[in-house]
Amino acid sequence: MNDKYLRDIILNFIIAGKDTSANTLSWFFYMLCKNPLIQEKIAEEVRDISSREVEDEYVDDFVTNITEATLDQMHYLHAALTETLRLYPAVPIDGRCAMEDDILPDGHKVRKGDGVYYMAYAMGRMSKLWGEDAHCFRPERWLHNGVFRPESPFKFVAFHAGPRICLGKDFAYRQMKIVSIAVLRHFRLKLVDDAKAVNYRTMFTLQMKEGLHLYAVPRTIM
Ligand code: HEM
Repeated sequence: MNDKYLRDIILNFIIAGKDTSANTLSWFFYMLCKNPLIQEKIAEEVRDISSREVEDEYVDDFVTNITEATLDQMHYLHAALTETLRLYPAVPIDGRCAMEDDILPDGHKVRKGDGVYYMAYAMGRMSKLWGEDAHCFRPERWLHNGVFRPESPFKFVAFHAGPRICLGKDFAYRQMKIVSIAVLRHFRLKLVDDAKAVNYRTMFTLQMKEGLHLYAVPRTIM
């Protein structure tokens, strides 16, 4: 390993890991504002689990004391983040170029040089895949007896699938869970203008057009 190799790895992690996780958190907080009961359910899970282990008054101490075991117990939060990625996949379209003539599993022929794309955004909203309520934000669809149950990565494609599946998937969940726990333990989120439509910007990653404008109200004064 030399400095250039190390630089490229670090750059790769920053490019692959920054906007993806940040955008997902924006969509996640947006979904929580649109679904206040779900927001409260997550806040309750955060309170239940964290109060057993960490009772720190200060956000910094609170975050420092979040353990791996705490994160592993947050099944509802994990489900809600996954549900966000189903509806708002950070990489909405992805694809590959065929290196040689090939036949896809469903019989489609591709020729060397052909581009093959899949739309994670559309797939996450297909009733054929997710049922009639595909358009609803429902974290419960990922839970069985309160425990998170993953779907095949070929159905839930937000992290891609196969040998080139996202390398940072577990890291991303950990990072997003820590931020969510810290925010929801201390604040209740509310949109500045509930009637204002939020849309996406067509980019390589699924950015929120004009950003997310919300109030973070301290839970102690509610
Ligand atoms: C919500 C967060 C994330 C999502 C939705 C996501 C999604 C994806 C997707 C769809 C790919 C496949 C891209 C392609 O090959 O065409 C990918 C690859 C990759 N991701 Fe992520 N990612 C996330 C966070 C992260 C983080 C935090 C890191 C690193 C710290 C990371 C590192 C990587 C790397 C290194 C690859 C390339 C893997 C390979 O080609 O073998 N990702 N990610």
